[in-house]
Amino acid sequence: MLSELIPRSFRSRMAALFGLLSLLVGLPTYLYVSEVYREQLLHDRREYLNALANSAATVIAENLVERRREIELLAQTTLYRRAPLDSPEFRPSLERLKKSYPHYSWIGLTDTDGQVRAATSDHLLGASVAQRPWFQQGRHGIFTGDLHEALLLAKLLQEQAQGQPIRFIDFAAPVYDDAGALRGVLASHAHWHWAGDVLQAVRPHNAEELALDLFIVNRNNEVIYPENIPAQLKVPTPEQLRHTQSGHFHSWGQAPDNWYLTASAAIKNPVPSTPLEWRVVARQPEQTVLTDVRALQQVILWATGLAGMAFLLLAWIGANHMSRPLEHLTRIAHRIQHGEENVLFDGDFDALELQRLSHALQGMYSTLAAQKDSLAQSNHRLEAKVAERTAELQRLNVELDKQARTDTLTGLPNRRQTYERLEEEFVRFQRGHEPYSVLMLDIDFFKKINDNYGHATGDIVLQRVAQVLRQSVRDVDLVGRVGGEEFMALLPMTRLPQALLVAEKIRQTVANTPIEPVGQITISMGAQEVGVADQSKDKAVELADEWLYQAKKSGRNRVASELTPEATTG
Ligand SMILES: Nc1nc2c(ncn2[C@@H]2O[C@H](COP(=O)(O)OP(=O)(O)OP(=O)(O)O)[C@@H](O)[C@H]2O)c(=O)[nH]1
Repeated sequence: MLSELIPRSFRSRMAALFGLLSLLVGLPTYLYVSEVYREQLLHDRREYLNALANSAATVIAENLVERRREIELLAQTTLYRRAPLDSPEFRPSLERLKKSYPHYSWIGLTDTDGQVRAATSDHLLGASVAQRPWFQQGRHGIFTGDLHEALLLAKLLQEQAQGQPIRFIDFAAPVYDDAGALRGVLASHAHWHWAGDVLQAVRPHNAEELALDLFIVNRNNEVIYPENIPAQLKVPTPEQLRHTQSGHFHSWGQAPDNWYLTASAAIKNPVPSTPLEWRVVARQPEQTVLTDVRALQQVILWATGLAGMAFLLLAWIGANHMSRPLEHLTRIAHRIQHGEENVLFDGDFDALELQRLSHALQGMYSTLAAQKDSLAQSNHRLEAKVAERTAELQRLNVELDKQARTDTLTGLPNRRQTYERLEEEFVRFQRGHEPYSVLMLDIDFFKKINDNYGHATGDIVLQRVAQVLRQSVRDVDLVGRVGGEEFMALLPMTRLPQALLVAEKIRQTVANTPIEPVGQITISMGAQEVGVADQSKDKAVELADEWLYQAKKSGRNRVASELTPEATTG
């Protein structure tokens, strides 16, 4: 199954291998680089939020100190140290200070009993503020009060507040005379709107786009700016911020998407004896931060992907370049396969291994070609030898055949050949050709010759008689030895009378040819013409044999037949 997925060609395998390698190298690299950049980006963002929160905290702290110092310095002026508390000069002095800073809502001077003796716009003039914290603590030293809703001034400033609850932050300073005795308390109420102005100053111009939020939180972890914040909003405490949950983000409530990258900075207390313990908290939604992270990861993914593709392309080109010489060698091998000869494994091979392969193939091809030539020559020689042997065998076969059909002693056709020829003549006769005659011949008293002169002399006699018989007949006739001292003469196209003439001539020639050391010998013969009623070739031979018997019986050295029943003697 897996092997089916592996590409077959060298080129594809190289490309697949490099593709796999680029994936193996590229993927971890991408994951590592992407993680490193992610961490770096989150770290940078948090640092940025920290810096933002710190700078906001610093500006707020400086502002608070400024407000505190204004009251403090005014309380130390000659007017406040020496002038009677019902002096008409106080109000213009207070109005000047209020005018110098738009967020002052009210500035007033009380006597030591807490009765307002001078105030901006004469608000609360003559009223008692003896129970107010700023008066009670302001008698003993510089005081900065926590944010609170306007109580006594609420009605007076209604118009200014446009229906919204008015919240103030109080600054107070004791007023002493030249001898250092307490004369009263000088206090200012700054409208809480100033917090918005201060934060606005430090907010970056693209805060909206970055979805950045800034908060001022009091010691109870309640948001005091912006106002009207829903109560379920849970600002992470400094303790929680020290421990990062879920990576870098902190939950701001129960909703699942309520996760923020959060930074916090404590606002330096303007008056250490009356600490406010406020802090500025800056946050950015997880989604916004991660969008940037994802955008960055996407850029890295693209860069890694493109590098991988380039690597793959290079691998493909490289594999192409490497496989080309192999394909060239394959083409040469195919030419050999299709029978081309004297092929050279040449080519421009840069790689040492390919040069060696080409030399090895050339060597192998040369060896095989030489072996093929040698084999062809061997085959050729073998074929010639086989042909020679076959001819010799054929010759021997002919010779053997001839020997099998020839009598070895006399050289005449033997009984087998004689009867084959007889069969042919009988068939010819049956087809309507001319008749033939058969002579059966037998040497007279041959036993005596053997007995008297020995078997070897008997053989010589047989050879001489055979010689005479051969010389006495025509070429078309056949004389064969068919028994010990028995011969048969087959005379084609010969009727009985002509056959008797031939027989007589033979008889006389034998009788007139003495053989050393035996002297004269004679032969007896029976002659018979083939008959139309004959059933087989043997019929004429049997009748000739009978006439031979008659010739012997009649005294030998004679020819007997149906025309000469008594036979004739020489
Ligand atoms: N030397 C020799 N003798 C042979 C050969 N074949 C047969 N004979 C002899 O021929 C003789 C034939 O003898 P018979 O059949 O008695 O006839 P015959 O002596 O010729 O007497 P008639 O035929 O009656 O005149 C035998 O003694 C055979 O051994 C042969 O190849 N060589």
